[in-house]
Amino acid sequence: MTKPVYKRVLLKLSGEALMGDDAYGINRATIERMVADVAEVAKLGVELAIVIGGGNIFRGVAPGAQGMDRATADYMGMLATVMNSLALADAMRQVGIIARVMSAISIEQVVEPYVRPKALQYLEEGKIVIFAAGTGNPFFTTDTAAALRGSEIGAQIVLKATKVDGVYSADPNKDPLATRYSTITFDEAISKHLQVMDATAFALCRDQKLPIKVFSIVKPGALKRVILGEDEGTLVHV
Ligand SMILES: Nc1ncnc2c1ncn2[C@@H]1O[C@H](COP(=O)(O)OP(=O)(O)O)[C@@H](O)[C@H]1O
Ligand SMILES: O=c1ccn([C@@H]2O[C@H](COP(=O)(O)OP(=O)(O)O)[C@@H](O)[C@H]2O)c(=O)[nH]1
Repeated sequence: MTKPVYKRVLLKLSGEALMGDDAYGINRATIERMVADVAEVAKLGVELAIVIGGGNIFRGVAPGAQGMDRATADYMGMLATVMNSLALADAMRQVGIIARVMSAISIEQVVEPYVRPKALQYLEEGKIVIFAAGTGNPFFTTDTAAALRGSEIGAQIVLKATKVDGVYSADPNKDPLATRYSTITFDEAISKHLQVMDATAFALCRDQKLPIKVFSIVKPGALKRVILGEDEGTLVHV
């Protein structure tokens, strides 16, 4: 079975995962491995849009941001996602993949602004679109940005590539007895307050009937297995 089960997907890449084993920042080997995974599925002809987080950079500045106004800190977080997006697009360029970064906040000398029809055009042309700066609003997360952009571009699924290999009954990093769901409904995930994604992202996807697949960004080949419809991670559905 080598045919993708999706035509267009929104891939959410963890910002925090980008730092690899470092304390913060972008780990070169990690970003190259992520790009190799993405290249493999792009070759299958899947239209890929990506939202990347910013936790890896924000960690490095967090001590200095203590006591800071929340909205200001969030704008810093959004700028961190712009840096990650640029790094990701450049790492893609180095392996011959054409990517376009579009930002939700306007910094036109650096990246082009998000314009939905333009994003759709890039996807149809087979380019990878990287959505930077989250939703452009403080008090949101890049998971919510993934839900929003995924809905806007008519993605068939949101793929959340994160540090854990699925949705668990409790945070597996804190509770060793937590068990993994192979599927779970949005209502269950929300009512059980499962923290793997924020409730805003879950609610938006539920309302748009946009399923989410949560899987490991660390496990080799996991993204490809998800794209091929193989048993991997946790499906969150209506
Ligand atoms: N019920 C749960 N199932 C899985 N992971 C959970 C759960 N509750 C909390 N988590 C935590 O959520 C984290 C993933 O979410 P998040 O911090 O938003 O990561 P990302 O960097 O991918 O955005 C996991 O590393 C895990 O520790
Ligand atoms: O629409 C958005 C998206 C992100 N952020 C900020 O950017 C940070 C980085 O994003 P996130 O934590 O989602 O990244 P990840 O967990 O994937 O590293 C967040 O903490 C927020 O401070 C925001 O304010 N609005």
